[in-house]
Amino acid sequence: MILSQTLEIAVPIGSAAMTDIALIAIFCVVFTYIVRCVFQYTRSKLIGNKLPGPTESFLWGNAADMQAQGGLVLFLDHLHERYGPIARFWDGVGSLSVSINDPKLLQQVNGTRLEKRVDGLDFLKGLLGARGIGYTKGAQAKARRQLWHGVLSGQPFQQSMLPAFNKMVESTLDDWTEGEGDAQGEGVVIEFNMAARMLWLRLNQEIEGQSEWGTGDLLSLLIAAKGPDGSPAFSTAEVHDEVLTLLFGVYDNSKILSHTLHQLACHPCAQEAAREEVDAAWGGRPPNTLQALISLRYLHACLQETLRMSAGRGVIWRVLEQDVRLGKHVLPRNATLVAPSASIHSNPEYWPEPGKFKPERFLEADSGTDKSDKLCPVKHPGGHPLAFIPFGFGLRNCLGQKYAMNTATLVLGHILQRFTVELPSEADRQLHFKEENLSLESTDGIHLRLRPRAKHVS
Ligand code: HEM
Repeated sequence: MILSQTLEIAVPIGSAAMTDIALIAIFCVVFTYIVRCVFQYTRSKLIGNKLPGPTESFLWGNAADMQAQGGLVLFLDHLHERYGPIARFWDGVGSLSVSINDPKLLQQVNGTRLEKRVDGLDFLKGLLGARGIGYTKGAQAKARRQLWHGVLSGQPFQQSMLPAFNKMVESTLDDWTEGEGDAQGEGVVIEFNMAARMLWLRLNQEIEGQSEWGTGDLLSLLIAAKGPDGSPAFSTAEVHDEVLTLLFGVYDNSKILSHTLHQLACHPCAQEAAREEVDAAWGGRPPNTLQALISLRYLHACLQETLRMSAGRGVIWRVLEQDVRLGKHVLPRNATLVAPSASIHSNPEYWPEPGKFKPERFLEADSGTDKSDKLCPVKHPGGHPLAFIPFGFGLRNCLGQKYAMNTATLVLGHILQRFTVELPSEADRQLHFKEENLSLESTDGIHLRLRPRAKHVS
C-alpha cells in the first residue's frame, strides 16, 4: 500500500522533473552552440583579419567582389596579384577562406594531412550520390579509396577496355565524318564541347555495365570488390552512387579532349610531332596494349600542358582541422583552405611564359638510356610536387587520373591518325572564357575542322 502510494505520487513529480531536465538540457545545448559560434566567429575574425585581403561587408563578406570579377576563379587571380601568395576573403558571415597560390606554402599546409572537404559542396550530393566516395570521410574514405584505386588503376580493367573503346571511338569518328561539310575535301567542322561530351558519355556507358569484357568492366569490378572480412565491399546503393561519381568525370574528360584538340589546331608543329609519334607507335592500327598508350609521351605532354593552361578545375578546397603557422601568418582551425589551381598553373616562378603552349615543359631527356633523343616525363612538372595540380593533391586527389589520361590519349591518337585538325577561321583561335562550375569555359564553344588524312586506319 505504501509502495503504491509512493508510486502514484512519484510519477507526476518525475514527469515534471523530466520536463525541466529536458528544458535545461536543450538550453545548455543551444547556449553552448551559440557560445561556440560566437567564439569561433570572433576568433576567425581576429586571426583572419591579420591576413592580407580585401575589406568585406558584414553580411555578404566578399561576395560582391567575386561577382564583380566574374566568379571565384577570376577573383582569386586578382586577389593573389594584389595581396601576394597568401590571401584571405570572406564567404559570408564569419566564413573565412584562405587562398594559397605558392606550391611551397601549400605543401607546408598539406603537411597537416588535410582530408576534409568543405560542407558547401554538399549541394552536389543529389548529383553525385551521397553514398559515393566523394562524401565518405576518415577511415571509411581511406578504405574506399583503396578499393577504387584497385578497380581503376588495375591493369585488367584498362587492358580489357581497349578493344571495346577502340571500336566505340572508331564508330564515333565515322559518325563525325558524316557530319556537316565535305569529308573528302574541306573537312568537317564540329562543335567540340558537345561532340567530346557525347563521346565520353558513350564510353562511360560502356564501362557501366557491358558484359562484353566478361568480368573486366568497372561495374563488375565494383560489385565483385570484397572488404577485409571477405564480404561485398559495396552495397547496391553504394555501387549506384559510385557510378554517378564516375559519370561526373565525363565533364572533365570531355573538356581535356576538346581543349587539347584546339591547342593542336593552333600549333600545327606540335600536332605534327604528336601525329608522328602515334604513327610510329601504332603503325596505322588501333592500340591493343596499355603500353601503346603510355609510350605516347609527347601526346601525353600536350594533354598535361592543356590541363595546366585551361582544362583543369580552377579551385580545390580543404577544411583546416588545426591552426597552421606559415611564417608570420596564422591560418586558423575551421577556416577553408583554397588552392587556386588555375592561378598556381600560371605562376611565372614555376611556369616561365605561362601563356605559351609548350608541351616540352613536361618532358626531359631520359638519362637512363644511351639514345639521346629519347624523352621521359619530368618527375615534378614546374619543379615542385604541388606546382601542377589539375587532379588535386594529397589524401583526396583524383582517383581517375590515370584512367582519364589513358582514355584521352587513346581518343586523341585515333583522331590524329585519321584527321588533320584545323581552325575553321582565324576568329576561332582565341577562346573567350567565362566561369562556369568553378572552371573556365569557352563562351562560344570550340569549333574545329577535321580534314581526313590521305591514309588512315579504317
Ligand atoms: C581530365 C579529367 C579529370 C580531372 C581534371 C579531374 C579532377 C579532379 C579533381 C580536381 C578532384 C578533386 C581532388 C582534390 O580535392 O584534391 C577529383 C576528384 C575525384 N575524381 Fe577526378 N578528374 C578527372 C577525371 C576523373 C575520372 C574519369 C574519374 C573516374 C573514373 C574521376 C574520379 C574522381 C573521384 C572518385 C574523385 C574523388 C576522390 C575522393 O573523394 O577521395 N575523375 N578529380
